[in-house]
Amino acid sequence: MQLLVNIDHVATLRNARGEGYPSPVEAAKVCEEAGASGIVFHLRKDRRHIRDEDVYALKKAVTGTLDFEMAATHEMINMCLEVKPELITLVPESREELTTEGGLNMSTHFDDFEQRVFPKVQGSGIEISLFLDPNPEDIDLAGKLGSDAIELHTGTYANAQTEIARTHELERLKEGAEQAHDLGMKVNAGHGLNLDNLDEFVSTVPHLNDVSIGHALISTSLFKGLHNTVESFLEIMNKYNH
Ligand SMILES: CC(=O)[C@@H](O)[C@H](O)COP(=O)(O)O
Ligand SMILES: NCC(=O)COP(=O)(O)O
Repeated sequence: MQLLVNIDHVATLRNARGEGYPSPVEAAKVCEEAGASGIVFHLRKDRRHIRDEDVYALKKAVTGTLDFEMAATHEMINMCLEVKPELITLVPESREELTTEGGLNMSTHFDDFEQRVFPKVQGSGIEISLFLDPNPEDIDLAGKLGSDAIELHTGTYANAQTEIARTHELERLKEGAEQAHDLGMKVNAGHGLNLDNLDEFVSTVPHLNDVSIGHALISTSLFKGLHNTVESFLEIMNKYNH
C-alpha cells in the first residue's frame, strides 16, 4: 500500500492571489522527500486549480507514480498520451461541483470507454484506473473493460454521519476491494481520507495499492508542515504494510 498525495489545493491557494506561490511542484518534491510514493493531480476542464503548465512541470519533477485524474474528454485523453504519466484515473466531472461527488456510472460509460478511450490508451504504457463507488455492477463492468485498476470512492465512508452508516460503507468498500482483486484489477482508493478516518479504512479494506489523499493532508500541513504531515499519514499506513 502506497501513499499518493494530491496537490490540487496547493494550486488552489496559488491561484487565489494570482502569484506564483505556493508551487505545486515544490509541494510534490517535499511530499516525495517525506516518503510519499507519488503525486496525484486532477486537471479539471475549468482549470480551477491545476493548469496545463503544472502538468508538464510535474511530469518532469515527480520521480514516483504520477496519477493524472481526468474526465475522459478528447482533450484530456490527448494530453495524457503526450505527457505519459504512469497512471490515469478517469473520474466523472461536472463544472458545478465543488469536488468529485461520486464514482463513474459504468453502464453509461461502458460503450464509449470500450470503443474510444481504452483502445487509445491501452498499449501506450499508461495504466488506467476507474473511479468507482463500491457497486458490484460497476466493478464488474470495469473488469469486462480490462481496466488495470479501480479507485474506490471513499467519500461516502468519510462523510458518514452515523456509526451504522460508516460501518455499512466500510463493508461495501471491503466487498468491492475483494471483487476487484478477484477480477485481477489493482485496488486504489481515495477521497475525503484524513488522519481521523484513515486507520479504520486501511485496517479494514484489503488489497489496497495506491491510497490518494489531498484536501485533508494539504489542510493539515498548514499547521504541522507538509513534510511532517506526510509522515503522519504514512505512519498510519505503514502499520499495515508487511
Ligand atoms: C477523484 C477524487 O476523488 C478527487 O481526487 C477529486 O477528483 C479531486 O478533485 P478536487 O481536488 O477538485 O476536489
Ligand atoms: N483520488 C482522490 C484524491 O486524489 C484526493 O481526494 P481528497 O483527499 O482531496 O478528497
